[in-house]
Amino acid sequence: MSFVPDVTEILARARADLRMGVPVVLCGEGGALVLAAETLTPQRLADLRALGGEPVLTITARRAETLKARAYDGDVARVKLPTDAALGWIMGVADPADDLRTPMKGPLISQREGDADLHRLGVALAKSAHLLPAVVVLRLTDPASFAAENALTLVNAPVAAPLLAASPIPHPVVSARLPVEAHEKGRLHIFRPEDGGEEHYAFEIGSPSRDEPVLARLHSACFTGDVMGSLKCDCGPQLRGALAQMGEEGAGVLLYLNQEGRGIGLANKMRAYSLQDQGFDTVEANHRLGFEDDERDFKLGAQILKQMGFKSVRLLTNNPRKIAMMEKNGVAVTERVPLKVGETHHNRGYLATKAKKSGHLL
Ligand SMILES: Nc1nc2c(ncn2[C@@H]2O[C@H](COP(=O)(O)OP(=O)(O)OP(=O)(O)O)[C@@H](O)[C@H]2O)c(=O)[nH]1
Ligand SMILES: [Zn+2]
Repeated sequence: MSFVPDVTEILARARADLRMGVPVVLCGEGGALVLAAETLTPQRLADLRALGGEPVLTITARRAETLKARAYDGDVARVKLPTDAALGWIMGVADPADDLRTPMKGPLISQREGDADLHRLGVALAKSAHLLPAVVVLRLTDPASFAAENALTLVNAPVAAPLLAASPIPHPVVSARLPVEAHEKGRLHIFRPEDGGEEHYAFEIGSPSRDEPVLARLHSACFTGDVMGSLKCDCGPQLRGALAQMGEEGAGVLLYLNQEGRGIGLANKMRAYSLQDQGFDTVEANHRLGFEDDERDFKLGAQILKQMGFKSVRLLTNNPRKIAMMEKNGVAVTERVPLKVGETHHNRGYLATKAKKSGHLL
């Protein structure tokens, strides 16, 4: 028996550390001290400088593209930190909020030599902590001792990287009866992922047979649309429309996946909204922030449905990626049920961009 946390547990700690501004140590091909740009403080930056060496600011290739910085490492770029760079410089590179007001950040010099694997893991950790995807990284020669001396979380990168990229398995926790407006016979099931991440919900209406295709919806959380009634997207009407249709048919299952902002988290989604107010569309805004158009893990939906015993679905969606993911992960889609509700003059452009750039069906 051992009380020593395993890599999954250590990753959960590392995420929490980065969100709190606490550095984490990565070891693998060498070692690295990693701090999230978003939660970096002047004091921690001064402490980092005092260690000597040549810290870099690692950003995604998406963000590098906006900043015209060279990304020699494929999906990430290691930007050298100028010796006089203060916190404002770091945030200027990491956060696009002021790109238009102060367009010249550079010239940014990217590092070419050496291995970028630890940097890549640092960025992936920041993303999974729903922070801006930018980390300050300093090479360490003896990462294990440094972590021990400073009581920092030590992550074994070669073992952790594939785990972070894999879909964490969601396990059922509890379910209870929940009558709703759409139907009196409702049941809410809670699923908890193995990686300590946010829980996801499945709302079952009626008693759908496990042997026939069930009317199903994979809904990604949208606080602004689902709760606030935002006119910028169609999420709220889609959520209520899907529930209403399941209620009318007397059976269905709606998965409410906590993948706010297509997986980037609500704070980053609001950053994207600010950029949209500057004239960028939903896809461009994600890219300027350093994210892909869609960072969601759709596999999750298929895993939950299978755990509930469903083998096939009639899927309420306009997103062909959701259909492909279901099929790939062992849930047959016998029919796509279009879900066209909630178009307003505010979201017309957003829906058109999704159709044009993200392949959504009209
Ligand atoms: N990053 C970002 N996320 C957004 C924006 N507008 C809405 N979202 C998020 O996009 C997701 C919408 O998800 P879904 O309702 O599953 O929609 P979908 O992928 O368009 O697919 P279907 O509705 O099934 O056709 C939610 O997580 C919202 O929070 C935006 O402008 N930027
Ligand atoms: Zn929405």
